[in-house]
Amino acid sequence: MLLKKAYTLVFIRTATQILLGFKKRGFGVNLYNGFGGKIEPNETIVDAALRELKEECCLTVRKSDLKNVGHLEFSFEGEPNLMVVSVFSSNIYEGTPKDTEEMSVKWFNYSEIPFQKMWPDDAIWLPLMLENKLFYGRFHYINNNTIGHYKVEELKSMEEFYAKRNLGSVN
Ligand SMILES: Nc1[nH]c(=O)nc2c1ncn2[C@H]1C[C@H](O)[C@@H](COP(=O)(O)OP(=O)(O)OP(=O)(O)O)O1
Repeated sequence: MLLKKAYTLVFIRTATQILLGFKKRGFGVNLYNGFGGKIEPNETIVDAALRELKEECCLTVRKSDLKNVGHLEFSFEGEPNLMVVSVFSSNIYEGTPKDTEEMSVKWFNYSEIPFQKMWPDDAIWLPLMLENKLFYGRFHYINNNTIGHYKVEELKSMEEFYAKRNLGSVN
């Protein structure tokens, strides 16, 4: 039985571009990713997503503008943890993205997303998000650079997916 640990991951997008942060420290260092982190005790998943977004790139998004678009699970060979990541996207935000202690921010055209400098799983599920599809992904890593096995599914509805798995909603 794997021990579940919950995380958030938020992507800010326009019709043609996505904002990514280059992680300067900690888990996923030297990789581009969306903004997110661990969910603190007594915090909803959405509250955690909005807090991490603000902390990591100084942007504010209203709860009603944050859309839950995916659910990812990661395990690592020889480790007892299952990393469970709620993925969100928004195209409405307030503020100007700024570099922080944790991230250097940069906009990328959809055709120029730096997959070679991202987690290897991103190349598999992120294109679904760019097509405005909902998704579930499960990845088992043999080491930090190598996926052993995985599965990715397109979902009809996040609510239906959570209900089927007896998981609560993200709010
Ligand atoms: N394989 C993977 N692919 C991906 O796209 N994102 C991943 C991933 N594995 C983890 N993530 C994301 C989830 C989350 O947004 C982030 C990891 O969160 P962190 O460890 O940075 O959490 P915190 O910011 O709370 O950490 P600290 O404040 O440094 O303790 O990386």
